[in-house]
Amino acid sequence: MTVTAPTIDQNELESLRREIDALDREMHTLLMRRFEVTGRVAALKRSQQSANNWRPGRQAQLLRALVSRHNGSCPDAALVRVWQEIMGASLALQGSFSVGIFADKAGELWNLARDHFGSYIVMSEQDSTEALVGAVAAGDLSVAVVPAPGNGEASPWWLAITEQPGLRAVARLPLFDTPNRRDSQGGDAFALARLDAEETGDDCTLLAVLGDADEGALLAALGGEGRVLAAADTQDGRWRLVEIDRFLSPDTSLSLPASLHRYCHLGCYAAPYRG
Ligand SMILES: C=C(O[C@@H]1C=C(C(=O)O)C=C[C@H]1O)C(=O)O
Repeated sequence: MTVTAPTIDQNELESLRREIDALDREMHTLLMRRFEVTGRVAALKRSQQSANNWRPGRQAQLLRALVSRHNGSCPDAALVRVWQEIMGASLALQGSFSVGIFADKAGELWNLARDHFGSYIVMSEQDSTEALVGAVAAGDLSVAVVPAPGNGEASPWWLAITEQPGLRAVARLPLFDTPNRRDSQGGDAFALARLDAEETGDDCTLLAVLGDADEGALLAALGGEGRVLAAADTQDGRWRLVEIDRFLSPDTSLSLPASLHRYCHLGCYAAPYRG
């Protein structure tokens, strides 16, 4: 028995394709207009001599707004990816912008950075987080993408940035997770830059805290929901890296119990999208 494929209405197909072509032209016209406007933003910023034009908080707000008004069958991940490309290219056109990425074995951080900044940004790899921190502090890189820390690292980047005033964690990647990540179990990263904290309405704060208090007492002293991401024993004692689930301005002064001797504010950033 021969099976014949159902016939489709060729005329209707042609007409739908013409509709798509017309929509593409409209979308393209809007895209060119958007770049014309970001070009004007760039011209304004040039007169301000800003060293780093990236606004990670504004980008996160823009993406959240898009996702929350989104409807229909285009997947959120595809929508976000398109806008990340657009915003990355706008940023690249605003002046020199370069991202240095820690070279992990699987290349996962490179993928995270490219998803976040788009394919037009200048990216390079280095196999030392120390070198990356030094390069951003010296202004040789705009951003360093470093791995989410683990315990017992020889020279953790989060302790290195306690010595670098002005250098902060400004984004956590991925901001929006994508379904086809190579390693969905790990591979989270932080973006470090010399930028001021921007409040977005749903933020996290990263603190390094010195002292022996147990984890529960430590989190309670910081007055909120949070988690210890890593610990490191140094000559000064035990440092813990804590992420708390709210925006804590770098100017806030926390009063900590005696078991905690010192803390450093390491940055605020948009909370990864929780869906
Ligand atoms: C255009 C700007 O600069 C960058 C590009 C953005 C965009 O294309 O929407 C948003 C934030 C910035 O990272 C801006 O400052 O608004």
